[in-house]
Amino acid sequence: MLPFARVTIVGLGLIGSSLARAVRAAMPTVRLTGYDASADVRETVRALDLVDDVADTPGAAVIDADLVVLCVPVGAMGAVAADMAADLPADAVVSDVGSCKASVAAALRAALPGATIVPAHPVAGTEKSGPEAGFATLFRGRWCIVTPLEGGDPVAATRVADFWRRLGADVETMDPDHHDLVLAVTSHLPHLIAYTIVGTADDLEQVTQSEVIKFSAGGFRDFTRIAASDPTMWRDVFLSNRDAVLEMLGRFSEDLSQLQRAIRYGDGDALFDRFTRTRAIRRSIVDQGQDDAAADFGRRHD
Ligand SMILES: NC(=O)c1ccc[n+]([C@@H]2O[C@H](COP(=O)([O-])OP(=O)(O)OC[C@H]3O[C@@H](n4cnc5c(N)ncnc54)[C@H](O)[C@@H]3O)[C@@H](O)[C@H]2O)c1
Ligand SMILES: O=C(O)C(=O)C[C@]1(C(=O)O)C=C[C@@H](O)C=C1
Repeated sequence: MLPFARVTIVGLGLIGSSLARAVRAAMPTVRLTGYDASADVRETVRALDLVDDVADTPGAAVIDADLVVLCVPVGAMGAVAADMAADLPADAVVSDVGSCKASVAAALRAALPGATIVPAHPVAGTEKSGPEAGFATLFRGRWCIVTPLEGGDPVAATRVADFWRRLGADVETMDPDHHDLVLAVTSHLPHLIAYTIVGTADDLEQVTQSEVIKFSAGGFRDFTRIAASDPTMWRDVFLSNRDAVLEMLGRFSEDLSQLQRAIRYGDGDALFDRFTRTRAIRRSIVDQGQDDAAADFGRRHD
């Protein structure tokens, strides 16, 4: 039996539209409803025929849902939840796909007291935004981390996990704070570094825009892909996961200073040891089949 029969997706950008496509492909009998605050996005979703109904208000979108998945920037989760609160069926499960979990869980709890909430995070994406950028296979073979609330409904958490497995994801359950710490180093910090390095190169007077583009290859090119990620989404991620990101940034700065020192004093062994260690990490990721299929997809579509 399907875990949910009537699914509403609020926010129909990259992740929401990928979710719609993936549900259509994996669970074609599910009745899909979508809502987005942008009239342009709603129009595009209608034209692409991604859902059965496009609602014009959050309330109309959720009125007969048994699962509502919020796919808006993390800073908008609380407001969206408040907008739909009055029309949410008592037995509906509310979930989300936000990149940070503790702040989103708190916002949803405050906006929807008494609702069944199961936050989740599919660890899959690209640097692109909007409904045209989505694709049905985005979640296949990728992690989806479910972060159930303390005292939450375990049956609802199992149904949400089942839902993501049917879309091809591998599901892991985590405490929200632990999720935020892990993702701070594996996802949030790499984005901050990419935004920094591309900005630094752009700021350098002698490296003009045309030279950056002309000579960009390999490493720098990979950074520019990440640094092209959505400004609203990432502003919200850094504001929402502030403490964990600052903790990881502190550690990163210390490690960077060590490498700086090794370069200054010609300590080749320190550099060689560090690079050998990190090469082994890359190899183990590739061996586990966790290589970045989405990034490859992004590159193929550059
Ligand atoms: N992009 C990624 O790689 C990625 C991966 C995993 C999770 N996420 C998370 O998924 C969520 C969505 O990200 P995305 O990449 O799909 O962004 P996106 O910009 O492509 O789409 C977001 C959509 O939300 C809509 N929206 C914004 N505020 C709204 C509101 N108040 N009510 C209704 N709709 C509203 C926007 O109009 C837009 O269409 C974010 O929480 C993000 O952290 C993103
Ligand atoms: O591959 C990319 O473009 C991504 O940035 C995807 C990525 C990541 O850091 O891996 C970004 C944010 C998410 O919350 C999950 C996935």
